Amino acid sequence: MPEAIAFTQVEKRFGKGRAPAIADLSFSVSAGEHVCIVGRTGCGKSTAVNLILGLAQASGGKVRVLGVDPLRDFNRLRGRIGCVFQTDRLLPWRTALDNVLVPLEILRTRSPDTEAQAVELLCKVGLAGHEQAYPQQLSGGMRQRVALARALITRPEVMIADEAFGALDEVTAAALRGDFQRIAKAHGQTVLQITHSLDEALSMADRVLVFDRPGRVVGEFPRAQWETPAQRQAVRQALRALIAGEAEADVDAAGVRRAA
Ligand SMILES: Nc1ncnc2c1ncn2[C@@H]1O[C@H](COP(=O)(O)OP(=O)(O)OP(=O)(O)O)[C@@H](O)[C@H]1O
Repeated sequence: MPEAIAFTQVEKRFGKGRAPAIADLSFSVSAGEHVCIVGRTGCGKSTAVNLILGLAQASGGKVRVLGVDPLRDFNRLRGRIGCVFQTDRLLPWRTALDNVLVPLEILRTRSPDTEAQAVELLCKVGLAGHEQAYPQQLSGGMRQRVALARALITRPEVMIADEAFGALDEVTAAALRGDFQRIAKAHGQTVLQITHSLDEALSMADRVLVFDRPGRVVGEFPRAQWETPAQRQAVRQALRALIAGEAEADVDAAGVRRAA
């Protein structure tokens, strides 16, 4: 499968002489794959997202998204990457429908046809009848659904979810995770998701990557490793150990923790 996202020995420093936020980061995400990244605070997850979005420049190494450099070839990726963050980032003075239409206005592709698609998308994310509501009239979960529809409106090939369900109560988060996954699969999208929830990662990902400071991969777990409840428990423990920064040597090459 072709790689939708590829990091090769990437380094990122915020200023000369400062410790790197990302040291030597190499990983890839295949087209159509759903990868979750977990890792303790400050290990460079959001910095990696900014590099993917072309919002920051790597200090070394190579970042490729859909085969191009996201910073140098920013225009070639317009509308091809959708993002959902922990906060909805909706414009409070615009209705739900008009918020969904923002990316189309930036791309200058707003038309009666695309407006009809926005209405359809709001329906798909469970907001039929709320098109004319303003953000302050909607619950947190509903606002995050608007943000999801806004991310999907350009039919992006890649979806980035950076703690997208982290601020919601568990029932709302579970419903939204289900819708997010269903829509991403139906659209054949590549998903890169950052989460602090191991259950979320294990329930949604095809593969889980563990980052540690400074920005590098210290564990990798394909779904085939957590098919049975016992395997899931073992992988969960291995993930917790890696995130807690316990010796990498305690976790074997398959990502499974060795008995002490
Ligand atoms: N704009 C910036 N200027 C200077 N340092 C930064 C900047 N952005 C991030 N950093 C530093 O880079 C490191 C990685 O930060 P980053 O936000 O990528 O981590 P994270 O894994 O996303 O953390 P969290 O899980 O808490 O969101 C941290 O030490 C942070 O202080």
